[in-house]
Amino acid sequence: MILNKDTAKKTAELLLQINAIKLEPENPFTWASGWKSPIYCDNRIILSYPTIRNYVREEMGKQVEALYGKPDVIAGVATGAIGIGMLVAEYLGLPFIYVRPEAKAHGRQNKIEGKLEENQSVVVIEDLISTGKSSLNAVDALESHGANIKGMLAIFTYGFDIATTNFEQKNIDLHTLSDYSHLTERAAESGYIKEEQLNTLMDWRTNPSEWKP
Ligand SMILES: O=P(O)(O)OC[C@H]1O[C@H](OP(=O)(O)OP(=O)(O)O)[C@H](O)[C@@H]1O
Ligand SMILES: O=C(O)c1cc(=O)[nH]c(=O)[nH]1
Repeated sequence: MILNKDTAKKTAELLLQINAIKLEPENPFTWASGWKSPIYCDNRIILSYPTIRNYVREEMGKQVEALYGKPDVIAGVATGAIGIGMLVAEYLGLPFIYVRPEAKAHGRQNKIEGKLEENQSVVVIEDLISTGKSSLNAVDALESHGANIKGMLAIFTYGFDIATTNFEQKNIDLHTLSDYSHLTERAAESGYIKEEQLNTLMDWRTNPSEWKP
């Protein structure tokens, strides 16, 4: 999943530096899946920091090219990966589209926004993988439109078994810049996460779908 350990460490450090990692065990976050969680990784904040978004742009751009060459199109999963996906497309000089969670109820009623032709090769950019459901929903839409999905690159994954299984079942290749183990290692080393919080996270990580504060 991780292509480069240095990038995984550096990305984790940058996420901590911009306070993209939020810990609220007493007032848990509700995730897209409905799971309650003491942690939230808000990659959207990356866009507010030009130097850091340039780092992510370049690392993702280079990794896409190393893994898949230049696809016909880069697709971002809305909304979290519209900005990030656009940066990657720009870095590679490629067309960009994005995929909504659901088709619009008005206008052209599109689920896929932008120009996508049948049999075009597509690399999907996602900001974060928890269960993988949102990302694979986008893949389904693209495949229904006749796209040939080369693979997916995300900034961060929690590395849950359920995501691995979901991606394997759909036969989609997934790589990420960083992951939960690199993040918690750097966070513990730097003191961003205190020992008590680390214990909560370890407890949560054993059974995240059932965790309660
Ligand atoms: O792997 P999953 O369990 O599907 O969860 C991860 C998804 O959740 C977040 O999106 P969110 O639904 O919060 O919407 P947003 O991108 O519009 O912020 C994130 O951007 C991923 O797309
Ligand atoms: O699963 C989610 O909804 C989710 C988790 C997380 O840490 N960050 C995020 O943006 N979404």
